[in-house]
Amino acid sequence: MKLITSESMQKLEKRLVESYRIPTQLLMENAGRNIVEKIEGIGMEKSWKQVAVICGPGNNGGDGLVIARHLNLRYPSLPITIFLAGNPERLKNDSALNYEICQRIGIPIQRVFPENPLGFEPGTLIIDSLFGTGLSKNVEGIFQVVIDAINEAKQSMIIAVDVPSGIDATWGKIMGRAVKAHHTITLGMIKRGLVVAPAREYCGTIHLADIGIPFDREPGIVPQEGFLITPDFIRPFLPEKAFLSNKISTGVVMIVAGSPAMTGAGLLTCQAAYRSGAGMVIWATNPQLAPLVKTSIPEVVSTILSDNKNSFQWEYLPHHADEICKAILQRKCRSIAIGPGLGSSWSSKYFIEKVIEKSPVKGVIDADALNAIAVNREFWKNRLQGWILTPHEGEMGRLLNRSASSIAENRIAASCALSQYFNCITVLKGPGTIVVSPQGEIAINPTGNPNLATAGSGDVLTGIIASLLAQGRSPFISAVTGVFLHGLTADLYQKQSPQLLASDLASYLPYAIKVVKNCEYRLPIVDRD
Ligand SMILES: NC(=O)C1=CN([C@@H]2O[C@H](COP(=O)(O)OP(=O)(O)OC[C@H]3O[C@@H](n4cnc5c(N)ncnc54)[C@H](O)[C@@H]3O)[C@@H](O)[C@H]2O)[C@H](O)CC1
Ligand SMILES: [K+]
Repeated sequence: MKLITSESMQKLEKRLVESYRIPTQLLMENAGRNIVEKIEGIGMEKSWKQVAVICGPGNNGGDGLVIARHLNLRYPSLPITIFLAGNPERLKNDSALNYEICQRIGIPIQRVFPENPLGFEPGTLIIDSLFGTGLSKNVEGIFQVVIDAINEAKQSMIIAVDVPSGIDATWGKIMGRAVKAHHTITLGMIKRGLVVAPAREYCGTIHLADIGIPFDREPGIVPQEGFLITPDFIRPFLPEKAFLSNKISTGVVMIVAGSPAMTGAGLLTCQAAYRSGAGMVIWATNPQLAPLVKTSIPEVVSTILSDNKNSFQWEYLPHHADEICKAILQRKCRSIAIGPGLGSSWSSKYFIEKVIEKSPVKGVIDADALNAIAVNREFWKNRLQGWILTPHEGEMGRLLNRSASSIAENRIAASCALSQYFNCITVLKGPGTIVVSPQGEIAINPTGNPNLATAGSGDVLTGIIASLLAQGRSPFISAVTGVFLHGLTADLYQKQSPQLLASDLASYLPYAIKVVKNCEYRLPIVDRD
């Protein structure tokens, strides 16, 4: 499902208005009326004590004025008040016209002043029409006061018009302050910033309302600025074993993960790779772990790395990289996953770099392998073409030599920067995982929930993506399909149990695959009715 930035939405609207000759007044009317219909679908059956429509200085405020008029028409006994943040004399065009109509109809209008702060009674339906796609700077002064008052309302429902006010709808940033809505009814097309963190948390349930322009019939002119991953998109790329397949033709994955202190990381990665359809999973294990591998996952084939004759504690050494490269060729591996639980010693860093440099196949770089790359980032610049990097914000910060908090502020921009720098596919994990290619494709994942914040969950994702790669999917498609299935598994599991372990994720994965295959899953993020 295509996503759009604020800038493109405004340009597109202008172009379509010119080509279809639809007057902008009509668009605002459509927007307001269709939003009222969505509001009725959400909750007008509950008897609200009053409705507060908070209007700002631009066209988003204008939409609010139309909404107030239609609610007044449909619910004449419901007290509706328009709160205007801004000078009515400065309202322009369609907003000014709708202001005048509301005045003439006699809908109460109150101007909001700093010395007269807002407060809402419990049981108020609050319509947030302060700012939409035209927000151009941080929210301050009276606008900040209004947003705080909205967020402090108790036992009320907050519905944001187009965008929760204070959200940058292109990048998903919080511009100083933002409304925390229960529902966001967005107009025409889904704005990209709504579906990524941190903004995603402010949107509540996202609904799409049409405004009378056939956006989806204009594929050529709707810019590709990102897409939301949907079940329909990933369905053709799910694991599928052909009639004449064997374990090698299905896909062999090499897993380089785990160490004596972190064995589980390797086990989880291997398990996830099998559960997502790999024909054979090879685990490059050390001699100490080899017996354990046999008992924990009998299906895993191990390549036992050579013993470190002179050292007391076994550790990864650069010459082990050669052994792994040899095994990749011998076992006909089509992808590799490297990183989970390898440890952060200097010898393991050298070993990791050597594997990545020499490996005959490409794959997923995660966890300790990301940190090894980060230490030597200038060397790796532009050298990771075809590799998939799966950092969380902290790892991404190290890779870009920036703070994790600066990454969190603008996750899309950071992901694009990483893909550009290393020429790799980036998977920035976290709420609304982002997948970016060096060519600038941007995919946002709608599945997943906070239960995924558990040890080992990233190892499972690494195993899934490497497995899809081994099954012949392209790096970008493997990442996109992998993050969707990983999040969906957690969402489906949540219906059965409030607690999720990474091992549950790995075992439940085939169920998520089946649900998508059988078209039994609809995205809860957007309803299109
Ligand atoms: N896209 C469409 O097809 C339609 C969109 N509609 C609605 O219009 C808004 C966008 O309207 P616009 O006037 O461009 O922007 P805003 O209403 O969001 O606000 C602009 C307004 O606010 C001032 N401003 C911006 N940032 C700040 C700030 N931080 N502090 C103070 N003031 C600020 C700016 O100078 C302007 O005056 C879209 O979201 C839809 O809701 C149409 O109604 C239907 C068609
Ligand atoms: K708004």
